[in-house]
Amino acid sequence: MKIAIASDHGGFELKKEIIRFLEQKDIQYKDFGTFSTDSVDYPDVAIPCAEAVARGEFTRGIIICGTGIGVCIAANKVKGIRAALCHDTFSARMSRMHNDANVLTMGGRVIGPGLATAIVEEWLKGDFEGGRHKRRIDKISHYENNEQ
Ligand SMILES: O=C(CO)[C@H](O)[C@H](O)[C@H](O)COP(=O)(O)O
Repeated sequence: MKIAIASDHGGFELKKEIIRFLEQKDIQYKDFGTFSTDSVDYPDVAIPCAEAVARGEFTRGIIICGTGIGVCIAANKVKGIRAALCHDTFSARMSRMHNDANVLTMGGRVIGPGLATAIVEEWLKGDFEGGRHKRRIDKISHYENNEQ
């Protein structure tokens, strides 16, 4: 498993905690920035990170901003990305089981490192169930690929 991770300034401190968790678990990652709390525009970090996941260079992505909303919107503009904003472990698990989410987004101004780490742990171990859920995400992919 190889994770692409990114944040804007609003998610920078939480990203550091998530990176610490990934390192403890010996999970490979690449940090797409930002690298300080200086203000940046979230699309500038979210889109390159999501594109790398969409190209298949990483298993999945984790992107953090102040609320998790801006980076979720930006990541979901990248073809092939199914980004899920999760601030609880149930949603994180379901985003994998039912939605095959390949990007997790969170808000560094919304939740603390304990809950965020639990969410990441749940999300990383979740497997897609396929079946009726595949039929549903296939419909999204067909729309995305102008096949309807
Ligand atoms: O894009 C966002 C909202 O969806 C993020 O939370 C940003 O981190 C936030 O908007 C940044 O706000 P700031 O006032 O420029 O720090």
